[in-house]
Amino acid sequence: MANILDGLKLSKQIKQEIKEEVAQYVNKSFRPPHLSAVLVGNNGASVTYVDNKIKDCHAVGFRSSLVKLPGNINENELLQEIKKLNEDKDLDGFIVQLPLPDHIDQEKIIMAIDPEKDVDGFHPQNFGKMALEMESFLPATPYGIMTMLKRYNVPTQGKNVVVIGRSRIVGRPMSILMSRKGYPGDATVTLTHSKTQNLQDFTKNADIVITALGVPNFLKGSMIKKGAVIIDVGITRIDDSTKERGFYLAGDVDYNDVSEKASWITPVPGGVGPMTRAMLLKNTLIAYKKNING
Ligand SMILES: NC(=O)C1=CN([C@@H]2O[C@H](COP(=O)(O)OP(=O)(O)OC[C@H]3O[C@@H](n4cnc5c(N)ncnc54)[C@H](OP(=O)(O)O)[C@@H]3O)[C@@H](O)[C@H]2O)C=CC1
Ligand SMILES: Nc1nc(=O)c2c([nH]1)NC[C@@H]1CN(c3ccc(C(=O)N[C@@H](CCC(=O)O)C(=O)O)cc3)C=[N+]21
Ligand SMILES: [Mg+2]
Repeated sequence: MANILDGLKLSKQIKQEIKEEVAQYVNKSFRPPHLSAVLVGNNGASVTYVDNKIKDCHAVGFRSSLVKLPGNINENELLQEIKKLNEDKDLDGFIVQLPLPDHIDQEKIIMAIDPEKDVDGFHPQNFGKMALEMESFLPATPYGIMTMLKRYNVPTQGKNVVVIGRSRIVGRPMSILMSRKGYPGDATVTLTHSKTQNLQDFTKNADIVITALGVPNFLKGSMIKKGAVIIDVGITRIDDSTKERGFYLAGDVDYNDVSEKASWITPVPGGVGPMTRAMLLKNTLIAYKKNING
């Protein structure tokens, strides 16, 4: 049976470290770090994530604010809101929760965010710096996975890594980070997607498989090599009236099947998700320190 990469436990540890660091600044009479989230509309999953981010902020001593906007807001109005956040001297970082409604050009919105406040690391300036191995804000989910690999001492040098999914927020940045020099990185990376042919030929040869496609139970034990490390990013809400919340969360990995063959595996929930949240706080702390220290 595979060992568990316990993202929930690790995220608590990281939040504790952040909390202690914040307390040191506040004890020296500095203002606390401040993170803001922009939420357009009321998509159920998005509301949950944003609410959780606010709770996380309070837990570590950050100030937080929520900019809640109606789903029918137009692009210019949203750009005005972003301008205000960019200019707010007391705000260290903010995120615009994705996906945005279809009538809004996501690209335009991301481009409007001040790269120094872009704690999601989605702005092309940060994304480009990441690809060039320069210092930048790293997207929280891939950053969380890198941190998890590091803290659990999972070897990555020279390993075959297969990433499934090429989104700008998870798959693509993940593939870039694992291909960068140093640890965790120095891997031989294959980025796969819906047009990939014979995916199994790649996954069966992988030492590390990172699934970020959003298809429940997609990865089966038969698709992996014995002893592989499995990182499950996928989170899909499955309606289930017997559950308290009316749904349960499913990863992209057939957990029971795969965990018999894997050496390490992330659970869903309790794996990558909590790490994502912890790394958003980490990025905000980095932005804060730059502001405080000038
Ligand atoms: N745990 C966490 O912190 C986070 C979890 N998530 C979850 O991760 C999952 C992925 O999210 P996101 O990256 O935004 O997803 P997207 O829907 O933006 O991208 C999905 C990717 O998977 C590829 N894909 C879809 N079906 C297949 C298939 N059958 N075989 C191979 N590739 C396929 C798509 O290919 P193509 O490009 O050709 O369309 C695309 O590149 C979702 O479940 C999401 O909820 C997301 C963010 C954070
Ligand atoms: N601008 C932007 N930045 C994001 O980082 C971003 C986004 N938009 N849009 C949506 C995705 C998704 N995402 C998750 C964050 C936390 C959990 C998480 O905490 N998951 C818990 C479970 C949470 C629950 O119980 O619902 C877990 O896996 O254990 C999941 C998914 C961030 N995203
Ligand atoms: Mg998870």
